[in-house]
Amino acid sequence: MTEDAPFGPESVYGETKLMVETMLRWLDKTTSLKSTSLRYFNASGASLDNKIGEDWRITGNLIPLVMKAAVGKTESVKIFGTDYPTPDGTAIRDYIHVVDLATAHVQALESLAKTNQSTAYNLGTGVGSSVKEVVDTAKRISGVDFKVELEPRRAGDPVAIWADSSKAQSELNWKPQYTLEDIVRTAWKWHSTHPNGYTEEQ
Ligand SMILES: O=c1ccn([C@@H]2O[C@H](COP(=O)(O)OP(=O)(O)O[C@H]3O[C@H](CO)[C@@H](O)[C@H](O)[C@H]3O)[C@@H](O)[C@H]2O)c(=O)[nH]1
Repeated sequence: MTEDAPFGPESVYGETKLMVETMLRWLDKTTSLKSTSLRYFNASGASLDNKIGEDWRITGNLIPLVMKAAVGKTESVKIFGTDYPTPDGTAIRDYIHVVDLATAHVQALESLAKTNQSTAYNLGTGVGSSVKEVVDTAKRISGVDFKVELEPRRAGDPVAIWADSSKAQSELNWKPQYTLEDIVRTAWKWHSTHPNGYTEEQ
Protein backbone atom coordinates (compact mmCIF):
# COMPACT_ATOMS: atom_id res chain seq x y z
CA MET A 1 0.00 0.00 0.00
CA THR A 2 1.40 3.38 -1.00
CA GLU A 3 0.64 6.79 0.53
CA ASP A 4 -1.74 7.70 -2.31
CA ALA A 5 -3.95 4.59 -1.97
CA PRO A 6 -7.62 5.68 -1.63
CA PHE A 7 -8.77 6.38 1.93
CA GLY A 8 -11.39 3.94 3.22
CA PRO A 9 -11.42 3.69 7.01
CA GLU A 10 -12.94 0.44 8.27
CA SER A 11 -13.23 1.42 11.93
CA VAL A 12 -14.01 4.42 14.13
CA TYR A 13 -10.31 4.55 15.05
CA GLY A 14 -9.31 4.61 11.37
CA GLU A 15 -11.84 7.39 10.75
CA THR A 16 -10.33 9.49 13.57
CA LYS A 17 -6.87 9.15 12.02
CA LEU A 18 -8.24 10.33 8.67
CA MET A 19 -9.98 13.28 10.37
CA VAL A 20 -6.70 14.39 11.91
CA GLU A 21 -4.94 14.19 8.54
CA THR A 22 -7.81 16.17 6.95
CA MET A 23 -7.43 18.89 9.59
CA LEU A 24 -3.68 18.97 9.03
CA ARG A 25 -4.24 19.40 5.28
CA TRP A 26 -6.55 22.36 5.97
CA LEU A 27 -4.00 23.90 8.31
CA ASP A 28 -1.35 23.44 5.64
CA LYS A 29 -3.56 25.24 3.11
CA THR A 30 -4.79 28.05 5.30
CA THR A 31 -2.02 28.69 7.83
CA SER A 32 1.75 28.45 8.04
CA LEU A 33 1.56 25.18 10.05
CA LYS A 34 3.36 22.38 8.23
CA SER A 35 3.16 18.74 9.32
CA THR A 36 4.30 15.22 8.59
CA SER A 37 1.78 12.40 9.02
CA LEU A 38 3.40 9.11 9.99
CA ARG A 39 1.15 6.19 9.10
CA TYR A 40 2.14 3.28 11.31
CA PHE A 41 1.40 -0.23 10.22
CA ASN A 42 1.22 -2.76 13.12
CA ALA A 43 3.37 -1.18 15.84
CA SER A 44 4.80 -3.89 18.07
CA GLY A 45 7.78 -5.19 20.05
CA ALA A 46 9.47 -3.78 23.15
CA SER A 47 12.45 -1.47 23.75
CA LEU A 48 15.87 -3.03 23.30
CA ASP A 49 16.91 -2.23 26.90
CA ASN A 50 13.81 -4.16 28.09
CA LYS A 51 12.47 -1.13 29.97
CA ILE A 52 9.39 -0.33 27.88
CA GLY A 53 6.80 -2.88 26.78
CA GLU A 54 3.09 -3.26 26.15
CA ASP A 55 1.18 -3.35 29.45
CA TRP A 56 -2.47 -3.37 28.39
CA ARG A 57 -5.28 -4.24 30.80
CA ILE A 58 -7.51 -4.62 27.75
CA THR A 59 -6.25 -5.01 24.19
CA GLY A 60 -7.46 -6.52 20.93
CA ASN A 61 -4.00 -6.57 19.37
CA LEU A 62 -2.46 -9.85 18.39
CA ILE A 63 1.11 -9.62 19.70
CA PRO A 64 0.34 -8.58 23.30
CA LEU A 65 -2.46 -11.17 23.39
CA VAL A 66 -0.10 -13.90 22.22
CA MET A 67 2.40 -12.81 24.88
CA LYS A 68 -0.24 -12.96 27.61
CA ALA A 69 -0.98 -16.56 26.59
CA ALA A 70 2.73 -17.45 26.48
CA VAL A 71 3.32 -16.12 30.02
CA GLY A 72 0.23 -17.99 31.22
CA LYS A 73 -1.88 -14.92 32.02
CA THR A 74 -4.61 -16.12 29.65
CA GLU A 75 -5.65 -19.62 28.70
CA SER A 76 -5.45 -19.39 24.92
CA VAL A 77 -5.10 -17.28 21.80
CA LYS A 78 -7.93 -16.99 19.33
CA ILE A 79 -7.11 -16.91 15.62
CA PHE A 80 -9.80 -14.85 13.90
CA GLY A 81 -10.32 -16.33 10.44
CA THR A 82 -8.66 -19.38 8.93
CA ASP A 83 -10.35 -19.26 5.53
CA TYR A 84 -8.76 -16.10 4.08
CA PRO A 85 -7.30 -16.35 0.55
CA THR A 86 -3.71 -16.39 1.91
CA PRO A 87 -1.13 -19.21 1.88
CA ASP A 88 -2.08 -20.49 5.36
CA GLY A 89 -5.64 -19.10 5.47
CA THR A 90 -4.94 -16.46 8.16
CA ALA A 91 -4.82 -12.68 7.70
CA ILE A 92 -1.63 -10.85 6.81
CA ARG A 93 -0.26 -7.67 8.44
CA ASP A 94 2.97 -5.68 8.42
CA TYR A 95 4.40 -5.73 11.97
CA ILE A 96 6.89 -2.93 12.58
CA HIS A 97 9.16 -2.64 15.61
CA VAL A 98 8.59 0.38 17.87
CA VAL A 99 12.29 1.29 17.71
CA ASP A 100 12.06 1.57 13.90
CA LEU A 101 9.03 3.83 14.39
CA ALA A 102 10.93 5.97 16.91
CA THR A 103 13.82 6.41 14.47
CA ALA A 104 11.40 7.46 11.73
CA HIS A 105 10.00 10.20 14.00
CA VAL A 106 13.44 11.75 14.49
CA GLN A 107 14.22 11.59 10.79
CA ALA A 108 10.79 13.01 9.86
CA LEU A 109 11.25 15.98 12.22
CA GLU A 110 14.71 16.69 10.84
CA SER A 111 13.37 16.52 7.30
CA LEU A 112 10.39 18.79 8.04
CA ALA A 113 12.73 21.36 9.57
CA LYS A 114 14.67 21.39 6.29
CA THR A 115 11.83 21.23 3.72
CA ASN A 116 8.98 23.01 5.57
CA GLN A 117 6.61 20.97 3.37
CA SER A 118 3.66 18.93 4.65
CA THR A 119 3.64 15.27 3.69
CA ALA A 120 2.75 11.73 4.82
CA TYR A 121 4.77 8.55 5.08
CA ASN A 122 3.84 4.88 5.40
CA LEU A 123 5.92 3.22 8.10
CA GLY A 124 6.08 -0.53 7.68
CA THR A 125 8.66 -3.14 6.77
CA GLY A 126 7.07 -4.12 3.46
CA VAL A 127 6.97 -7.71 4.70
CA GLY A 128 3.60 -9.28 5.46
CA SER A 129 3.26 -11.92 8.19
CA SER A 130 0.22 -14.10 8.79
CA VAL A 131 -1.49 -14.56 12.16
CA LYS A 132 -0.34 -18.18 12.13
CA GLU A 133 3.27 -17.11 11.53
CA VAL A 134 3.07 -14.75 14.52
CA VAL A 135 1.65 -17.52 16.72
CA ASP A 136 4.26 -20.06 15.54
CA THR A 137 7.12 -17.56 16.03
CA ALA A 138 5.89 -16.79 19.57
CA LYS A 139 5.64 -20.50 20.43
CA ARG A 140 9.16 -21.15 19.14
CA ILE A 141 10.79 -18.16 20.86
CA SER A 142 8.98 -18.58 24.18
CA GLY A 143 9.18 -22.37 24.15
CA VAL A 144 5.56 -22.42 25.37
CA ASP A 145 3.00 -24.46 23.44
CA PHE A 146 0.00 -22.32 24.45
CA LYS A 147 -3.50 -23.26 23.36
CA VAL A 148 -4.85 -21.83 20.10
CA GLU A 149 -8.55 -21.63 19.23
CA LEU A 150 -9.70 -21.25 15.64
CA GLU A 151 -12.50 -18.70 15.38
CA PRO A 152 -14.51 -17.09 12.57
CA ARG A 153 -13.25 -13.89 10.93
CA ARG A 154 -13.42 -10.70 13.04
CA ALA A 155 -15.84 -8.15 11.55
CA GLY A 156 -14.14 -5.39 9.56
CA ASP A 157 -10.74 -7.13 9.34
CA PRO A 158 -9.07 -6.75 5.94
CA VAL A 159 -7.42 -9.89 4.51
CA ALA A 160 -3.91 -8.59 3.89
CA ILE A 161 -2.15 -5.23 4.29
CA TRP A 162 1.49 -4.36 4.08
CA ALA A 163 3.32 -1.10 3.52
CA ASP A 164 5.14 0.28 0.55
CA SER A 165 7.45 2.53 2.55
CA SER A 166 9.74 3.44 -0.34
CA LYS A 167 8.80 7.13 0.04
CA ALA A 168 10.05 7.20 3.66
CA GLN A 169 13.08 5.18 2.67
CA SER A 170 14.12 7.58 -0.09
CA GLU A 171 13.04 10.94 1.38
CA LEU A 172 13.94 10.30 5.04
CA ASN A 173 16.79 7.89 4.39
CA TRP A 174 14.98 5.55 6.81
CA LYS A 175 15.20 1.78 6.68
CA PRO A 176 13.48 -0.58 9.08
CA GLN A 177 16.08 -2.69 10.88
CA TYR A 178 13.93 -5.19 12.75
CA THR A 179 12.04 -8.29 11.63
CA LEU A 180 9.07 -10.19 13.05
CA GLU A 181 11.61 -12.39 14.83
CA ASP A 182 13.09 -9.31 16.60
CA ILE A 183 9.62 -8.04 17.46
CA VAL A 184 8.59 -11.31 19.08
CA ARG A 185 11.97 -11.74 20.77
CA THR A 186 11.88 -8.27 22.41
CA ALA A 187 8.17 -8.61 23.28
CA TRP A 188 8.78 -12.03 24.85
CA LYS A 189 11.76 -10.73 26.85
CA TRP A 190 9.66 -7.88 28.24
CA HIS A 191 6.55 -9.94 28.99
CA SER A 192 8.45 -12.83 30.53
CA THR A 193 10.33 -10.46 32.84
CA HIS A 194 7.22 -8.31 33.57
CA PRO A 195 4.42 -10.89 33.83
CA ASN A 196 2.32 -8.36 35.79
CA GLY A 197 3.23 -5.46 33.55
CA TYR A 198 4.53 -2.35 35.30
CA THR A 199 2.55 -3.08 38.47
CA GLU A 200 5.48 -4.53 40.43
CA GLU A 201 7.60 -1.45 39.75
CA GLN A 202 5.03 1.19 40.73
O1 LIG B 1 -6.82 -12.19 19.34
C1 LIG B 1 -6.56 -11.89 18.17
C2 LIG B 1 -6.25 -10.56 17.77
C3 LIG B 1 -5.99 -10.32 16.44
N1 LIG B 1 -6.04 -11.32 15.53
C4 LIG B 1 -5.73 -11.06 14.11
O2 LIG B 1 -4.40 -10.58 14.06
C5 LIG B 1 -4.25 -9.60 13.03
C6 LIG B 1 -3.71 -8.34 13.67
O3 LIG B 1 -4.68 -7.84 14.56
P1 LIG B 1 -4.42 -6.54 15.46
O4 LIG B 1 -3.18 -6.72 16.25
O5 LIG B 1 -5.68 -6.26 16.22
O6 LIG B 1 -4.12 -5.42 14.42
P2 LIG B 1 -5.06 -4.88 13.24
O7 LIG B 1 -6.40 -5.50 13.24
O8 LIG B 1 -4.26 -4.94 11.98
O9 LIG B 1 -5.25 -3.41 13.78
C7 LIG B 1 -4.33 -2.36 13.51
O10 LIG B 1 -5.03 -1.41 12.79
C8 LIG B 1 -6.25 -0.99 13.41
C9 LIG B 1 -6.95 -0.03 12.50
O11 LIG B 1 -6.12 1.07 12.22
C10 LIG B 1 -5.96 -0.40 14.79
O12 LIG B 1 -7.19 -0.20 15.45
C11 LIG B 1 -5.10 -1.34 15.62
O13 LIG B 1 -4.70 -0.72 16.83
C12 LIG B 1 -3.89 -1.73 14.83
O14 LIG B 1 -3.09 -2.65 15.56
C13 LIG B 1 -5.66 -9.42 12.44
O15 LIG B 1 -5.74 -10.22 11.28
C14 LIG B 1 -6.60 -10.00 13.50
O16 LIG B 1 -7.77 -10.58 12.99
C15 LIG B 1 -6.34 -12.63 15.90
O17 LIG B 1 -6.40 -13.54 15.08
N2 LIG B 1 -6.59 -12.86 17.22
